[in-house]
Amino acid sequence: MGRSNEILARYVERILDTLPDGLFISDVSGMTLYINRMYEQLTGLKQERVVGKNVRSLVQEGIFDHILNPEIVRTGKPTTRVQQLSDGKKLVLSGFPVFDQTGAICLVLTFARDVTSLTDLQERLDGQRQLIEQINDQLAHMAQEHEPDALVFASQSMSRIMALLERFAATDATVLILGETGSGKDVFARLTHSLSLRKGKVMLKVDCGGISESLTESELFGYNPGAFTGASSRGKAGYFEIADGGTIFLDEVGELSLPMQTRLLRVLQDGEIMRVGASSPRKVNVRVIAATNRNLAECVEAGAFRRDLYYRLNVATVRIPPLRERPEDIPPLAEYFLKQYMGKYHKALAFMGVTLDMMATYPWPGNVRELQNMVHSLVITHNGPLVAPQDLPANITGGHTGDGRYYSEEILTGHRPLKDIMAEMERDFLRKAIEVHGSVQKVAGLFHINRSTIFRKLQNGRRSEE
Ligand SMILES: Nc1ncnc2c1ncn2[C@@H]1O[C@H](COP(=O)(O)OP(=O)(O)OP(=O)(O)O)[C@@H](O)[C@H]1O
Repeated sequence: MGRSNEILARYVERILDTLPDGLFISDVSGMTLYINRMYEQLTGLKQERVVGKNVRSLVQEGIFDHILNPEIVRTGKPTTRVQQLSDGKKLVLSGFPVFDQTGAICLVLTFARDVTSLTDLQERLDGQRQLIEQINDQLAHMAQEHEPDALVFASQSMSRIMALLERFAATDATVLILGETGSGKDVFARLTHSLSLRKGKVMLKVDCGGISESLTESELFGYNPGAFTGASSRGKAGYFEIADGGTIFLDEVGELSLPMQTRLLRVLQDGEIMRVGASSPRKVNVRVIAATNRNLAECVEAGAFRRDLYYRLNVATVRIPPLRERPEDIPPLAEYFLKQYMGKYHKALAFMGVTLDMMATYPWPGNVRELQNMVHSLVITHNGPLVAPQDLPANITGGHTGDGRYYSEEILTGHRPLKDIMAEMERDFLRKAIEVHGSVQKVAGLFHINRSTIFRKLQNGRRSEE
């Protein structure tokens, strides 16, 4: 044992020099006893410069900004700290007390590790995370690429739109789809892509209204390494690059800020994008389909939308009519959604003809989406099998309030024109008649009035009731 100690003692300094970490040994008074070679390398300090000096005076000389020795001597516990050297280098210091046989602290060992290697690792981890994020992004976009939903319509206006879109789809031109919320712009955008030559390629939907203002540019066009604080060291591709070769669907394009509109114009004009922080543009081959429920022409007049961009977008334009302008589509759509949700909830229901007629007279301000949601909740709440008009929500049936209302205080005091009151009575009568006879067709025949006139009268009423 004695011989072993002797050998170890002889070589202890060389042994400590093989450590991969820097080692600084001080005594309880703070006197520096030893530094190993790695410590010299890390700090640029030489043995002769520090050994024999008190750690406190090394702080006073500005060599260290933090020292562990006094704290460890005081607490008797290991501790860790980051040390900033005068040359800016950062070291992680881990200090440990060494106790003598009596249990008193005799030495403090401080290991120093250069954190640049950790920073490297962190960067590599960040890079990996970035890569995973990009792959996830792409997977999410691929998940959007499901087959377009079945398109249901019976109206002439919609078959004309279908024919128009088929023609547009083949041209690779920018397509602008206008229409109220829920009218089916999304469905038609997917359809346009699936009918185009790019159908095997990615179709990426970007909700321009949903992208936060500050991130819009980098999300759409990507960024180069170091473009901004928090940017990945590898940069990131934007939506236009991800969609390269395919189609990008800019939903709610009317919500884009003016600076973003300028950048979008550049893509449309030159087929080029500029990553944030880049000095030269990149070519992209992307077909743009844009949609909005805003009146873009009015936005141009109001200065909220660039005129030149509007002209660029307004090349192949379709306007999806709101559902109230194509009541013929309402029954087949309602039947389609009913079937869909019956399958989902394992229920068997059927609309009475009169119920469908009643639905066709409602103006559906939320369009197809509202109809879909209504049928959805009906399937959940109704036990069936037949869905009668009174099973529909009151806002759709018009909520029959009884005839007494015409003799109410409000009406009899005469603040409303007789024409309005008569129109309201007429509507109530027509609704009642449809309910009793079970079909608009029958009511039209019985009362010598056109079917379309019945629809018009009922819908006028909806508008004025709103
Ligand atoms: N002709 C149609 N046939 C079958 N389903 C349709 C039809 N039109 C719309 N839908 C369905 O109605 C819902 C609303 O349509 P969509 O999301 O396309 O509307 P939108 O005009 O894009 O709405 P928003 O302006 O709010 O984005 C969707 O679930 C869609 O599948």
